[in-house]
Amino acid sequence: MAPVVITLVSDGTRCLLARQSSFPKGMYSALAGFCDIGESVEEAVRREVAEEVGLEIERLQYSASQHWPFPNSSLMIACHATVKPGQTEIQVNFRELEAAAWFSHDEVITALKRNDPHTQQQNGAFPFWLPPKLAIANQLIKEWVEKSTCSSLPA
Ligand SMILES: NC(=O)C1=CN([C@@H]2O[C@H](COP(=O)(O)OP(=O)(O)OC[C@H]3O[C@@H](n4cnc5c(N)ncnc54)[C@H](OP(=O)(O)O)[C@@H]3O)[C@@H](O)[C@H]2O)C=CC1
Repeated sequence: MAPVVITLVSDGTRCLLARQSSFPKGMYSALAGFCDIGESVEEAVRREVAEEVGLEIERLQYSASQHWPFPNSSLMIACHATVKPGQTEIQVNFRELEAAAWFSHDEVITALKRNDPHTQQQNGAFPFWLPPKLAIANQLIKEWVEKSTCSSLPA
């Protein structure tokens, strides 16, 4: 089983979500990546965030873990991370990601409530949506909303 870090990066008011070209249309998730041999979880998170979006982590907090069977067994190690408020400019690594962006609470709450993500909009675009409840990414995103708005979301 391979260890994978998955990190929800926040700047205090927004969270950073990204998508790979292999993701279903419109879906964004937290940043994920395999740990290298000899790395601690903290080192893997800092490296992955720097490699994928060019940001430096200021604070890191462990959240939870999950066995993820797709496509091969991984141990997902989920963390929240914050960057310094003045250092939020994203440099997307297009070899690894198709897109990455900061999202507000309101945008994230709307996406969490979305129950028809596969419906194409009139302009041809797909709506912004988030991984399903069974994915630890969903749990991380909900925790961030609850922590920063001091309110609880439906399970
Ligand atoms: N539960 C959740 O909420 C989420 C789970 N995930 C899971 O996390 C895992 C990692 O995500 P992500 O980085 O986006 O994955 P990718 O599947 O995009 O893999 C990234 C790269 O890692 C390499 N790789 C594949 N397997 C291993 C391994 N066992 N050890 C080291 N490197 C490997 C591959 O390189 P090469 O082609 O050279 O082998 C691949 O190009 C995936 O299994 C994904 O399903 C991701 C997001 C959310």
